[in-house]
Amino acid sequence: MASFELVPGCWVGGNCPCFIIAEIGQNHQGDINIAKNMIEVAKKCGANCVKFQKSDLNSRFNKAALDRPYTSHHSWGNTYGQHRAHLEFSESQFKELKKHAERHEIIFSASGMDMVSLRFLNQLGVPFFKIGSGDANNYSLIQDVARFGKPLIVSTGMQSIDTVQKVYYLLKQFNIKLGFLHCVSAYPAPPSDINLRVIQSYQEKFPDVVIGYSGHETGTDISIAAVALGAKILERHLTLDKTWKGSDHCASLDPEEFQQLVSQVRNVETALGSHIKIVRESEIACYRKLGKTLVASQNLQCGTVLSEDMLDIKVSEPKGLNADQFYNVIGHTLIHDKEYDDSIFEEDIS
Ligand SMILES: CC(=O)N[C@H](C=O)[C@@H](O)[C@H](O)[C@H](O)COP(=O)(O)O
Ligand SMILES: C=C(OP(=O)(O)O)C(=O)O
Repeated sequence: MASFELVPGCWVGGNCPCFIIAEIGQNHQGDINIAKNMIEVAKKCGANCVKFQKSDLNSRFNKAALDRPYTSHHSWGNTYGQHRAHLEFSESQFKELKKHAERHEIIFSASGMDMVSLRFLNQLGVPFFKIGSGDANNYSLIQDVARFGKPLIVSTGMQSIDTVQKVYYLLKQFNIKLGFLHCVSAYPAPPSDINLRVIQSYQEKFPDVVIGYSGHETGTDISIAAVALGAKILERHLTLDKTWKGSDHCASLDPEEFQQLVSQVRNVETALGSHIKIVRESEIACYRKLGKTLVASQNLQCGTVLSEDMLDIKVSEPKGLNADQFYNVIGHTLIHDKEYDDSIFEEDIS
């Protein structure tokens, strides 16, 4: 399974723990103090990374898209442009946020939604780039980002497998560290649309890519299942309050849920363990109490040649030969007398 060093000292993929990204996105309401608080909350929840979104509005949207009325109750302005401008942090605010994350010892990155933003993020020194689903078919932007030479995580919501495959072959030429996130871009995503098995398809089709999941469903269960299926990067939106204005809050996790997600992921990873089936130390107490062993099903005399009807398998005291020895002892001679229900030991058999 693919693995690489995403950030100095922090590996992803292979047998490494799942890299958990707290997507702050635009859930900061355009308020830098909320954003800083969210960085601290993400750290407390155990996330490995905080992620923001950066747009240069005139590069990302055309004029008509910026001018279109945005009357949703989630809107921060009359037009989509005004709405987005409210949610956008300036370059100096981004520098402040990155410093804040560094102070709180959590990895900082952002998805750049256009080349102007991505160039800025490169200068800012983000350790890896995230391409959001809206740009997963934007081959020219993806190539330009790849030229920066840093690890690249591409989310694949709203895309067909053909597009994802094209992105894969395109990026193969750049010899960069690569992650793909399965994603369904609906807020919240209905479980029936999520098709977590796509994670397995990606693992098969792109063996040299670290595969993860960017979830927009409610709750933590589906993301946990994604990890059980092998997602090695997990991104979820964090919110301080699901009832706040904004399209993403309802598909986000509040701090309590996020903390729970992290601990559930770590627990599931521990439980996934190894492929090797052995009896564990922790099972011995139960075996001693309820494990079944061989007993005589009737009074038996020394010299009896054992047949199936002479033996029973019971929870017995003291423990004799294991139940799995039943067929091995048939046909062997008993060398001690046994009464009904007596345990049969190895030393009772010739
Ligand atoms: C695809 C994509 O970029 N999705 C992002 C990441 O998940 C979202 O945060 C959007 O920016 C958000 O849902 C937009 O909502 P509105 O349009 O209400 O600001
Ligand atoms: C849109 C983004 O991500 P995703 O497609 O994973 O939701 C993003 O990172 O900005």
